[in-house]
Amino acid sequence: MSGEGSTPIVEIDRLRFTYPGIDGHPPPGSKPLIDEFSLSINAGDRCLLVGSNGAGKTTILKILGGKHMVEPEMVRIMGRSAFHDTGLTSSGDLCYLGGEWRRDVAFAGFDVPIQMDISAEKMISGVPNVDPVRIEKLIKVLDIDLSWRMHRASDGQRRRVQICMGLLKPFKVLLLDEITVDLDVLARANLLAFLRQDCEERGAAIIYATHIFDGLDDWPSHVIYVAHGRLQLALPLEKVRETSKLSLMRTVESWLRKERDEDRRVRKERKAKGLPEYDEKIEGTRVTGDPARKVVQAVNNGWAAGRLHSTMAGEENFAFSSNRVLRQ
Ligand SMILES: Nc1ncnc2c1ncn2[C@@H]1O[C@H](COP(=O)(O)OP(=O)(O)OP(=O)(O)O)[C@@H](O)[C@H]1O
Repeated sequence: MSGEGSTPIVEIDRLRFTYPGIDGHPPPGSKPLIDEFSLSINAGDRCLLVGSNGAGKTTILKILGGKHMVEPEMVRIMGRSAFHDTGLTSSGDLCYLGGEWRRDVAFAGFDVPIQMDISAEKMISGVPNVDPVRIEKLIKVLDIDLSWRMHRASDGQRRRVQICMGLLKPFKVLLLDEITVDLDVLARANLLAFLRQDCEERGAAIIYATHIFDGLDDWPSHVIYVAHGRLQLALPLEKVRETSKLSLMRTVESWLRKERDEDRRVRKERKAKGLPEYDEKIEGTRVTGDPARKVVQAVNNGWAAGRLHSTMAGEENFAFSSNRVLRQ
């Protein structure tokens, strides 16, 4: 969403990604989950990332957050490779708050469970080198009682402490994967207002994936719509409004409805032709060629090994979209 003359803070150029199979490589013949995805985001943009369950939002955010490896030129954050340049995340310039982060939180350099017997104060003060004014502001915005014991706190209270810790460093690019689920209406509204102000004052950029549209009608500067791992739309909010008189939620709902109807139509056509309704899924556990990869039969379709657990065989390792797994 780059305007003329401005340098994008996030640049995605023909991004392509496939989750690895059991042998750490993309299953041979598999179709990329994310494909031909190009987008530029400027400092100060607040982008809402929308799409149906399984569209690829979490995967895209994780790639941008440097959690999955892709070719360095496919994703540039402040001109640097998100995966290869670890200084981006360690400095706090690039910050990802999402699924895994909901369970554990980096505390004083270690990953500690968020439910251990420790006070909110200790958790928050364990983050080194942060501006005391920012700490105070976040504690106020999230209405945190520093005496909360994390193992006895409610889900929402715990979440507030997590969010506070995640936002202590003044990020330049913030990737949010639905983190407000447990927050009450007031905490969510205050957080959204804080993020908006933070973006405007410091010229930071936010990409926020969510299905919860309460209080979001005026929040984003841009809306990004993803379906089946492909970019469908990336528009400034006012352009979205020009195309639809509906609320943002109803507008997105209409996009998703259209997408679903189109999917159903395609499946029906395939069925009528005697073809399987769904594309054949390539078994993630299938290994072809030499397991040591001296003989490689698979074509590397843009993927390269990343910081993730590979998909393993077995029922307990079924891969679902992040919502289905984490948002019970
Ligand atoms: N670790 C994994 N290994 C293999 N495939 C995966 C893995 N994680 C996700 N997927 C696949 O990627 C697809 C996209 O998942 P992703 O979590 O990115 O979707 P999403 O748009 O964030 O969905 P939701 O709205 O439900 O959170 C899923 O349908 C799933 O099949």
